[in-house]
Order: sequence, then C-alpha cells, then structure tokens
Amino acid sequence: MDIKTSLAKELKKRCTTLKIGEDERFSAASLANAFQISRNTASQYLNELVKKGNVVKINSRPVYFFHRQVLEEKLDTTLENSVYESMEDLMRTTKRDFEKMIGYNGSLRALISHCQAAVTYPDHGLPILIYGPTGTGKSMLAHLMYEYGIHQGILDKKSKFIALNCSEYANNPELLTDNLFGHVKGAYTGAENEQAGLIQLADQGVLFLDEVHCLKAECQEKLFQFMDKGIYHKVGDNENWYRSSCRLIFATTEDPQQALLKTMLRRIPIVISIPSLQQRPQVEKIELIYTMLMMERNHLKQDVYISNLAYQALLDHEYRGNIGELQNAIRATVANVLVHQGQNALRIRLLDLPEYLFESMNTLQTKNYDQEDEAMIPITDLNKDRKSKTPLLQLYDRLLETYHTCQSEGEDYHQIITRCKYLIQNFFDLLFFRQKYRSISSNEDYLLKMLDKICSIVMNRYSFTVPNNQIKIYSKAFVEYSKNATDAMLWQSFHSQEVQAIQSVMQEQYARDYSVASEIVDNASLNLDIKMDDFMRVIMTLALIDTEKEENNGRVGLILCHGYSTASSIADTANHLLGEHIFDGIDMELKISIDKIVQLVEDYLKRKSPIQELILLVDMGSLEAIYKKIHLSNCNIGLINYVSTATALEVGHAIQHGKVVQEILRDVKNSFYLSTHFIEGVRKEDAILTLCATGFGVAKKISELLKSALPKPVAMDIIPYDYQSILDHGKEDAIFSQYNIRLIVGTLDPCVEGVEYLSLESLVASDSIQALMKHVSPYLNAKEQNLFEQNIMKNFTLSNIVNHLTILNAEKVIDDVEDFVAQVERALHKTIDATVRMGLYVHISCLIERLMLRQGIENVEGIQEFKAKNKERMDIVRQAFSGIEMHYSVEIPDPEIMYILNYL
Ligand SMILES: Nc1ncnc2c1ncn2[C@@H]1O[C@H](COP(=O)(O)OP(=O)(O)OP(=O)(O)O)[C@@H](O)[C@H]1O
Repeated sequence: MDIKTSLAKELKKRCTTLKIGEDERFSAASLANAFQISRNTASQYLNELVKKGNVVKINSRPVYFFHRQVLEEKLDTTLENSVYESMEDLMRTTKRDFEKMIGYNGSLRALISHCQAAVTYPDHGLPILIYGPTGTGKSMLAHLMYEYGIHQGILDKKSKFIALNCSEYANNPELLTDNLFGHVKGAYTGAENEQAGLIQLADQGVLFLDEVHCLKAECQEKLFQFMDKGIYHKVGDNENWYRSSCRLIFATTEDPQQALLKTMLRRIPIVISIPSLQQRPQVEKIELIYTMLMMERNHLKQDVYISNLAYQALLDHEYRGNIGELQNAIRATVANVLVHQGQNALRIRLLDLPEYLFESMNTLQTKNYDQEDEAMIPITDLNKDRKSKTPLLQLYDRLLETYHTCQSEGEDYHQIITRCKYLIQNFFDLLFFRQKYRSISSNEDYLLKMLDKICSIVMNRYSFTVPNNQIKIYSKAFVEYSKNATDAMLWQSFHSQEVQAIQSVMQEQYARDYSVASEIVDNASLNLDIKMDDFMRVIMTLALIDTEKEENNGRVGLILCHGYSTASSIADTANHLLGEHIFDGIDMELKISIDKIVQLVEDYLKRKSPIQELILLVDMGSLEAIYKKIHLSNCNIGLINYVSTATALEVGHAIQHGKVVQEILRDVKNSFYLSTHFIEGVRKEDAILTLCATGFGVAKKISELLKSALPKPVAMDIIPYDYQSILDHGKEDAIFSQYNIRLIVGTLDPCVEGVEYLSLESLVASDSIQALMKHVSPYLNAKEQNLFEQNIMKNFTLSNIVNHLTILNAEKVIDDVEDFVAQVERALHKTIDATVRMGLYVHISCLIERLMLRQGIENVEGIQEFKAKNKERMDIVRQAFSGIEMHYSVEIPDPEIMYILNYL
C-alpha cells in the first residue's frame, strides 16, 4: 500500500473516534509522525487527497485534515466544500434546520419553540401564522419548519414544501382559487384537463401561503372547510370531496387582526410575531453581518477585509427592509468592490457601501473620519467582536458575579456596594475615555441637556445633589444603553430572578437612592423613547449611593460655586488628591438668589443627616450673608470664603485628621488670610416617640422593646410619651422643642404634620420595618443594622407583643380576638385585612388588660353623636365582644367600641 493510501486509511481510523474539539491527531505533523515521514511530505499527500475530495481540510492554525466520508456520517450531513476556514466555519455549514437561523438561541428562541410545536402537533400539525415586517425571515422560518419536520421524521423525505405568494394573485382571485384547489376537466372554458391544486401537490408536506393578507375574503372562506376537516372541492366539482393532509403556514406583513377575517384567525391557533432587525440584539446583528460576509468570501474564494468605519456604518444603519435589505446591502457592496478592484483580496471601504447607507450616516462622522477609521479588519476578526460582549453587558455580568460571590462569602451590604460601585466607576471611566467604543450618535448633546433638566427636577424633589460632571457621565451611560437595549433586555430576561432579588435589596436598603434613580431612569427612558431595564435602575442606584456618609466623625465638606461645574470639579480634584470622598460640590446657576442657596444647604443638611459639623466653602464674598440665614441647622457650620483647590485640600486634610470646625477655620484663616464664620448648631437630640392611645404603660413597653432591639446605645432617644398631649398640642408640644422627633411609633396615629408615623401593627406585620430602619440606620454600621432588623422581627412578633404588653396568656387572647374578628367580619360583610387584624390583636389584648385593671376609657368627646349615628354597627361590635366579656369578666365601654369602629 502506498503512503498516500495509508495516510487516508489512518485518517479514516482516527476519524471514527473523533470528538469535535479534539483536533491534534488530525494535524499534518501528527500524521507525519505516525508514518515517520516529514511534515511537508504528509502535507503534500493530504492536500492531494483534499483535491480529490476524499479529505476535508480546515485552514486553521495548525491545519487539520478529516476523512470526508466519516466526518459526513458523524455530522449527519453532506459537506459542500473540501476546504473550510475554521472548525466554526465547518460547523456552521452543518447546522440543521432552525440552527441555521441566527438568533435561534437568542431572540428567536421562544418563537422557534412555537414553530416546533406547530410541526409536531399530532396528527397533521397546526396551522401557524408568521407576522412581521418584510425581510425578517418569515419565508426562511417557514422552510425551516419543513426541514425540521423531515429531520424529526414527522414529514416524509419525499414530501414537498410549496410556497405561494398570494400578492401575485391580488387581482385575480379566481386564478388563485384554481391554483390552490385545482380543477376538474371542463370546469370553465379552457379547462381541458383535470388539474391538481397546490393543496394536493403539498399533500403530506407543507403549503406556505405568503402575504396571506392579499387573500380575498371568499378565498379565505374556501379554506375553512379544508382547515377544519382536511377536505375541499376542486373548482368545477361541488359534489366530490378531495382530501389532503398538507400543513399550512401563513405569513403576513400586515396586522393580522386587521388583515384577516376573524373567522380565519380563529382557525389559526398559533400566531407568532417575528422581530425587526432593529429589535434584535447587537450580537445577532454582528453575527448576521459576519455570516453574510463569510458567505461572500466562500463564494468568491477571496479574502475579504472591511474598514472600521464601513463596518460601523453597516452595523449602525437602520434597515427598513430588515435582514433581507442588509443582505442586499452587503451583496451590492461586494459587487461594487469587485468592479473596481479585482485583486486577490476584497477591501471594503466606506465609499463602497450603497449610497443610501452612506447618506444615513451623520455628517460629522463622514467628514471627520481619519486613517485609523479606515484601518482594514479581516472579516474573520469580526467574529471576535461577536464573541466579546459590549462593555455594558460585561458590567452586567460582573455586577451579578460580585453579588453572588459576596453573598456566598457572607459579606455585608456595605462591602458588596463598595465593590459594585468600583465596577460601575470603571465602566463610567471607560465611557469617558474610550476610543474604540466612542459614540457616533449625535443625540448626546440633546440627552445631556435633557438629563440636566430631569436631574434638577428630581434633585429638587428629593433634596438631592448630583454634580454636573456626574450627569455628563450618566448621559453617556444612557446613550450606551440605548445602543445595547435589546441585548440588555435579553440579558435581563435570562437573569430576571436575580435582578429582582438585587432590586428589592436596593429598594429596602437604599429606598431614597432607589427612588431618585428610578425617577431619573424613568424620565430618561421616556425622553429617549427606549424602555430601560430594571438592572439599569440598580446601576443608577448604586451610582448614587453615598458610601462615605458615616466617615470622618460626621464632619463633611460642601463646596458651593457659581457656574456649570466649578464646585464639582474642585470637589472631585480634592477628593481625588485626598484619596477619599470628603467634599460634595453643588454647582449653582449664576443668578441664583441667596434664599435659594440657603434652601440648597438646608436640604443638603437634611439629606446628610445626622452630621455633626459642616464646613461650607463658597466662591464669593457676597455669599457670606448666607450664614445669617441658615436657621434649621442642628450642627455646627464653618463658612470659608473664596474657595480654591488649595483651601479645599487644606480643609480636607484637617477633616481627615479629626480636627473640629473651629480649629479648621483658625488654620485656614492663618494660612490663607480668608474670612471665615462659625455658626454654632442648636443641638437637639434626635428621638423616636412611642405612644399609645389608651395608656402610657403600653407606650413604655413599646419603647422598651425598641430599645432592647438596638445592638448598642445610640445618640437617639426612644421616648414613651402621652398620646393625648400630642393630640392636643401637635408640634407645639414641649417635647418638640427639646428633641428633634424623627418618628412616632404607636397604636393610633396622632397625625402630627411633618412627622412620620409608624403603627405598631404594621411593625408586627413586618411590612414597615424600613420606615424604622431609615431613622436608626445612620447610627449603626451595616452589621449592626442587620442585627437590629433581626431583633425587631423577633421582638415584634404577635405573641411576643401580646406577652409583653399584657399579663394575659397570649395564645388564649389571640384565639379570643380571632373569634371576635370572625364575628365582626361576618356581621359587617367585610374582610379585615392582615395589618388591621394585627392592630386589633394588639389593641384588644391591651384593652382587656386595661379593663381588668379598671383603666378603661369611660368617656370621650362626641360619643353621644357617634352612638346615635352608628347604633347598628355598635351593636354588632358589642355582640362580637360578648365572648371576651364573659371570659374575662369585663364590660367593654362605649368609647372603646367607638374606637374600634373608627379603627375599622
Ligand atoms: N435569522 C436569520 N438568520 C440568517 N439569515 C436570515 C435570518 N432571517 C432572515 N434571513 C435571511 O434574510 C433574507 C430575507 O429573509 P426572508 O425572505 O425569509 O424574509 P421575509 O420576512 O419572508 O421577507 P418578505 O416579507 O419580504 O417576504 C433571506 O435571505 C434569509 O435567508
């Protein structure tokens, strides 16, 4: 046996145990080794076998050779070529049915599974309608359904796929009917022979009716009988029934609800809508361009290069005719190049693109392109672009990864947030400085202005400050998002549960930042006309969270300057040089009034609260007046005039070294000869009030339960207080001049304007813990916050509350109240919701105890009128109480019943 035959035999042997991806055994070197010949000689023989068609060659590095027959058997296909550029190139040509459709694993996944169902459904499949704009792949999909049927053994290999474009018969419905159903001899003049219709010809196979909206109503009706029972009449024969079991696939570019008879639509159980090219993910667009250029390359047997800019133009153009138009554009381009180049390799430049593509690019882009833009990329490299994700999606992946790792390693939120913020900052930096992914859309300017407006509205509403340079970065991020919107949506659909989990963490832990972020994202998406996904909200929230809040002993620096970004730039530079975030900057319009500035500072203080000391650096002497107007402050404020980066640095260092405001002012005065002012804060301690409408004892117990949940003493008091006094005096009550009351927790809302109320029952129902956390968390680090939250959940369980608040047996009381509630619900025909029910448990158990201790309310104002108006309802509640009255030997006074009715 000669060497060449032996090589072929050896290759065949190796191929029988081939696993795709395991290629070394198929290189010339490995085969040469087996026969002790030189690699060159082996290559020469193998190439001769390739020419003869017995061996397939993969032009990768190193080159691989496979035995054609074995390979074809393994791949269950017939290979068209003997030479392929890469294994991937080979695999692409061997793709089966739906796999040939780009996006089969992505944006078309759900739709393809419907197609599979339509083919598979016993006995003869289900009619299906494909709806979508021109060129989106409707015909391709129809044909692949047929191929799928064959591969799955559902359709016979000999069965046919017949396509009919109904629009060609729009003016001749008779001819269309004739074509579809066939005719008998003599059916009309000229019908000399019996003729089979397409329904008959496609029997056992597929009949594809494209542009079905052109099917006249009579013709649609004629199809009903066939769709219902599989039988039809031929033209000219209304007596005999003919039978066919062809499957029907319809396609239309028009809205099916408008274009087809309702009775027709009812007979098509599966309707799928195929997305336009614009709605496809960027990766799929890249893959389409890559595949089409590769097809041209294989067809012309020439290497193809494309310039950076031409590639971007192909990628960015909005193809109204979708994939079909993209394909035409690529073919026209290649034809253009062929005409005036005719060399070995095709080089596609921007000017080779069809004119209409060129025109749709923005002028700036076309005028200013440089050498680098015209750098030629071998099209095989486009594949790399396809595989590498865009920076936005990389950020998505990394954030998710970080979240998972931090969770599995048990890190607290603070650490997770810090890490995520770092990733986001890197992404922002990339957007700012990148060359490769630079934006070529001109809407950035517009977006920046729009975002500026949105941010100022949102900032006002939430007393939030976002520095102007940060707004610039957000606008870049939104532009980036708009380019990747489809990919991002797809990514999110794969990770929806995780995104939801992260989103709820954000919502709970950083409610305020989350609300601000949501408003910015919602407004931006409204104005950009793209739907932004929830993960973008998460990213924006993370970007806004201020992780530095609790550092530097509650001492912060704020820079206020006129001008677009003066303050934020000084703050940025100083923070950068100081290595930590010490300063915030508020950029102010030139004509801003002193009152407005004071408002800004006060809002800032509220937002940052609790802070001990604020060093305010301003840019003009005229601003000195503001210190006289700041009233609200309960922290010390130092004001320094004529801020510069140097003063900011000096102040920053001092803050880092723990100096107090007065010391800092003295230093600055000495080194810079600047005028300074000191405003001593009216220090009011923060406090939470606990109240109970029916007795101080319960208020005291609530306060004890709250205090005992704190993992450490904090600079905020929790004070049990008299409900009636607050009700009578509101904010004028003495307690308000003594304390900065941040929250009231109790059994009945005293409605004090501007002070948040948290009901005991909602705390028990665990649905309002965040309202409490918001006020307590500034005093606790992340771990302590977690502990506090856990303690609250433990302390405020229903039985614990009842146990704590009363001396009664909790289980028993809860049972009794349950009976009471059930009776009231029945008699009043209403369902009492869980939170109100919880409130009743708490209230009634306290009530029983009070009555047993003879502390019930005997009289309240307005009871007589109430009784007169609500006699029936009062009777119902009294009746429902009868069991409790008997059990505990108490009598429920009318004011208590009135309270309960009001509560309900
Ligand atoms: N997902 C896809 N992957 C690869 N090629 C595709 C894809 N979708 C469409 N094509 C190609 O795009 C071209 C247009 O597709 P097709 O003719 O199926 O679209 P259509 O929706 O039927 O158009 P029309 O409504 O104009 O008849 C075809 O050459 C097809 O092979």
